[in-house]
Amino acid sequence: MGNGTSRLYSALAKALNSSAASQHPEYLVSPDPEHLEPIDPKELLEECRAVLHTRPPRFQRDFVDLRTDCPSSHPPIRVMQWNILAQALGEGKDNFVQCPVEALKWEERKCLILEEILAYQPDILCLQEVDHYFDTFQPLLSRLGYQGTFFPKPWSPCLDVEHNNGPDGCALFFLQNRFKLVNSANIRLTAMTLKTNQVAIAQTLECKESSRQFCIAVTHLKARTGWERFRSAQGCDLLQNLQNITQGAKIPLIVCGDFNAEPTEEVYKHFASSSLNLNSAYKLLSADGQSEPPYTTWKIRTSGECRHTLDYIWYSKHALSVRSALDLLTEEQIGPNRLPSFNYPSDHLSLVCDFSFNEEPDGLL
Ligand SMILES: NC(=O)C1=CN([C@@H]2O[C@H](COP(=O)(O)OP(=O)(O)OC[C@H]3O[C@@H](n4cnc5c(N)ncnc54)[C@H](OP(=O)(O)O)[C@@H]3O)[C@@H](O)[C@H]2O)C=CC1
Ligand SMILES: [Mg+2]
Repeated sequence: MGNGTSRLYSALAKALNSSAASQHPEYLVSPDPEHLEPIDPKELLEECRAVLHTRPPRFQRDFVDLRTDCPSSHPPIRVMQWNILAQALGEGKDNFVQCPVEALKWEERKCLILEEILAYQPDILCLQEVDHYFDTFQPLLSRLGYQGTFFPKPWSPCLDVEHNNGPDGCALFFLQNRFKLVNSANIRLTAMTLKTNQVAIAQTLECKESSRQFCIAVTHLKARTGWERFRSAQGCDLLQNLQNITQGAKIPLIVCGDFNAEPTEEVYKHFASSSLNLNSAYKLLSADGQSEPPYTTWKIRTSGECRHTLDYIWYSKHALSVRSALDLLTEEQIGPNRLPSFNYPSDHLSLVCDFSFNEEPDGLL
């Protein structure tokens, strides 16, 4: 066969395969919670790609090596922070005026989200705006070896949307072959002693290779302008809770979140100057190591274009090192209609970092 003919043949075979796979997906259609056999991540990725075969290709993002001189004998801990965009909010509340409604179809958007997770294979996954925990992420990710926890918002705005899939909330997943769960706390955040609609999950995990323990937390603070003092109070409450959890046990901390706050806001300053000695991992991507990225979310609403840095991965700067971080998408990749889009499922970018423990951390926390 000539080159042209063989290319045509292979394209046809691929198309037939993809449509066969998309018509008969094994894992993606109504994952059965009773069905607990492990899934090969490659097979799930193939299924996702088959469903997505009419979409443009995935954006290429590279890890930036940030290694310090202290090498670690243990494999790094890869952490992903991601506000995945609640399906009900994306379709019913967010008003992403430049995003075609077809780009938001759940059956395809869910595959873009899974593809992103499978592409980077985090050891720990910290998610916000999860409104498909029980029917999608818990059953699929548990078959990929993750143990998950979900804490819904008490009054999720998703519930106002017709045909919603339940409340949205924070979810935390970790790989069971790497960590043992020591302790788990679902925290309803307060602001000046008042209970609020925002939540966090904090878990103490023990690393199976090194027996080192650390605390991992995920949160999603109150959105919108005018709520800066409220967010600040929620941040203080979260810090207080984390102080109680970590200082008692003297263990390092990683906090992932959509803080809904730019670095100029008070809540950011509380975290940066806290006695927990935290640094924000994505600052390390800047030339001087002191500046946050120019954006972690970029969308167009009826009110105009919103480009903000709101998402962070905080870590105990003396006890942990960031070995690498996943670069953000460029403005060209994001495109003129911004996010979400046919290429990318959320208005927030995922942040992914590889951490390792520093030697002799006890005196350094
Ligand atoms: N029934 C009741 O008694 C109560 C009901 N509620 C419900 O909860 C809602 C508020 O909940 P709360 O947790 O405070 O919500 P938030 O103000 O924190 O926002 C909720 C979501 O809206 C998104 N969002 C942010 N800015 C905008 C925007 N300009 N337009 C559209 N969406 C936006 C946020 O996404 P992101 O973080 O990505 O920016 C966030 O996920 C109320 O509207 C009500 O529906 C709340 C309390 C009591
Ligand atoms: Mg949102």
